[in-house]
Amino acid sequence: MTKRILVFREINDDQLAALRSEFQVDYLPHITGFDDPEVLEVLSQAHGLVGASLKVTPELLDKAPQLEAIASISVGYDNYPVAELTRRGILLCNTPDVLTETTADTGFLLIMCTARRATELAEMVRQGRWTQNVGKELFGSDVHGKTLGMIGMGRIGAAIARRGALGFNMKILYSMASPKPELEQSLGAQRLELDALLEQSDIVCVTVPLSAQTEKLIGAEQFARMKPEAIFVNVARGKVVDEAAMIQALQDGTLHAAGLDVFETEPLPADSPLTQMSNVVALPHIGSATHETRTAMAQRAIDNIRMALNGEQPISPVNGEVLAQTS
Ligand SMILES: NC(=O)C1=CN([C@@H]2O[C@H](COP(=O)(O)OP(=O)(O)OC[C@H]3O[C@@H](n4cnc5c(N)ncnc54)[C@H](OP(=O)(O)O)[C@@H]3O)[C@@H](O)[C@H]2O)C=CC1
Ligand SMILES: O=CC(=O)O
Repeated sequence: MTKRILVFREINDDQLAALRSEFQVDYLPHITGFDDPEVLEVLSQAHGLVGASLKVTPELLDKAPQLEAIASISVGYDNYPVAELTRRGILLCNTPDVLTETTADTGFLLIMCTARRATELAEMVRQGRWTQNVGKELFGSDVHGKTLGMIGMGRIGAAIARRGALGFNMKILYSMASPKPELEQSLGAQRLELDALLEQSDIVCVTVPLSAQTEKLIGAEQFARMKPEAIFVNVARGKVVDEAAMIQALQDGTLHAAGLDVFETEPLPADSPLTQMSNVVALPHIGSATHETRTAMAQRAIDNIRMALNGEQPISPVNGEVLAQTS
């Protein structure tokens, strides 16, 4: 029997053709949820899912009785009920490593744009409001030589820290991670408690996954601990931050500026105060969104689903316990 896969994120034509040579593929790259009756009909027949950014709930799994594996085109897997998938023997795979450097580039882009007020000043030029030399009220702050506090020091955190230490001569602090002796040696990174990191950093950058332990990790109390001139950058997940508290801190000056790729609700609602603040650089969740990296992520997901549905060990399983159950 040819197995059936629902692909719910855009992939390249050659990748789709390769999948179709082996599986029956329902290609619905633009769906925004699984509620539509036609989508539910496809889901009820699917052995595999390949996609990203849509919430998969236990209730939805009830409607997918054939499901054997999900290959997320993302490294973060907070959209999936991992314990429930494991309980049902459904394998979940993700795409670590292939997006690390691109997402770190985005993190550094946000650091640079926010510190140097690049989007605000570019907008001034674009609108024809550059009528005199830029005075000190529009100056930014240096990035080189400053202290960069990394909240989370995994693959992406370390890649941002490496850019900061080696490219910009920054002092690196880190928190919310196990000790990293190699990075302490190579980058001079120093591990601190979160409160101390917040108090000492000029730029604070969040790279921890969203989980029950990290939800709203950064709120009013944490913003109040930061230096008055500190910059806050989030390339992880919006819900790691108490967004209302961040907006309040930006409005009342407790927080100087923020560079954000991720938000509590995505797409960011047009009426969010964050869209109007000149001290906020907001990007539409594009951490990994380059041609090269999205192609590599899709390929990893395709390799994962092929292996999973053919009974082989996929490259990057999240719930490897399922493999142990079936082998
Ligand atoms: N903006 C975007 O487009 C993108 C966003 N992301 C986000 O970035 C996150 C990090 O990715 P990546 O660096 O590859 O992940 P890693 O697993 O390599 O790193 C996670 C880091 O967070 C630490 N951590 C702290 N608390 C927890 C916890 N409760 N559970 C798990 N880890 C914890 C880990 O500690 P330890 O070192 O001890 O393991 C580690 O240092 C993703 O989960 C995703 O949400 C990823 C890609 C693109
Ligand atoms: O947000 C993106 C991811 O890969 O996770």
